[in-house]
Amino acid sequence: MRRTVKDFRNAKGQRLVYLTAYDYPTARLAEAAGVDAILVGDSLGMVVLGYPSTVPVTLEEMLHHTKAARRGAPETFLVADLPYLAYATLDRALFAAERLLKEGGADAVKLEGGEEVAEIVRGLVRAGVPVLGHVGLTPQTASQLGGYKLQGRRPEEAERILKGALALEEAGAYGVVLEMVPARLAKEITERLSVHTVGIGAGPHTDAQVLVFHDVVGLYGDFKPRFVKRYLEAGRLIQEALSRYAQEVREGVFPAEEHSF
Ligand SMILES: Nc1nc(=O)c2c([nH]1)NC[C@@H]1CN(c3ccc(C(=O)N[C@@H](CCC(=O)O)C(=O)O)cc3)CN21
Ligand SMILES: CC(C)C(=O)C(=O)O
Ligand SMILES: [Mg+2]
Repeated sequence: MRRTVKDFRNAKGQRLVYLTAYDYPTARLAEAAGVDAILVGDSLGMVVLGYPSTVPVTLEEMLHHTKAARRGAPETFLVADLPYLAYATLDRALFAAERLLKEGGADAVKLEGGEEVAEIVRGLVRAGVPVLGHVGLTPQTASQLGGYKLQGRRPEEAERILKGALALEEAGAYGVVLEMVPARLAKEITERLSVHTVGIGAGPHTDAQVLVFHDVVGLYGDFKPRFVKRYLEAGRLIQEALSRYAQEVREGVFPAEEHSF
């Protein structure tokens, strides 16, 4: 049975596993591996569409990938990112959430920001949309944060992130992603919140963890920031396999008799 947002609302202290998946085969693998939740992150813009950031990602692109991931993982709780500027007003946020939940089959949406988006979160939640918050490094507005850098090192910055997380909880978010913040700050926020925290580059004290699938298996070039652990060198393995395929075709080794009719 697919988990519901109620299970996640009550997930404080559980070590839940979130993993991104943007397509049918990956979502199938994630579900078979028993991850607790799939995130169709707007990181898909960088990882599978080749954009330089998550900024260009459209709602149509999010929908396309959300539908595919849902078909691959019908039994797994699925969160879809609202893309940049799709929640600039409550009307727009409701429109985007409606499409991702009804057409995409998502169980919840995620959006970036703290106090400045709390009223949007409140409006979504009031309308019945489960919302996951996201503070710390917020990639959609990374240019305003000086790039993809650790956030919350300075005390006043840490205070702003903590306040943001508390505002999201108060507005009804069922959980909050903490991205690229010091482990001590993530620990404090996790202790202060009654909803679960989901860490990425946030140390070991968050309730849950999330990583990008392609980072976990080594499929996004050489990208390996400190917070990533690679469990597989899939990029290398695939490239070697493709080289052998090309070589065998060129040498007339493949197809062989066993592949022929
Ligand atoms: N493949 C992928 N994985 C991600 O985790 C991810 C994306 N794409 N795209 C959207 C955002 C961007 N993210 C990023 C991108 C780069 C760094 C990075 O370069 N970090 C370095 C430097 C840290 C610093 O200078 O403070 C690191 O070692 O963590 C971190 C997060 C996280 N998200
Ligand atoms: C990195 C996670 C939290 C995300 O927002 C994404 O994959 O887009
Ligand atoms: Mg995202």
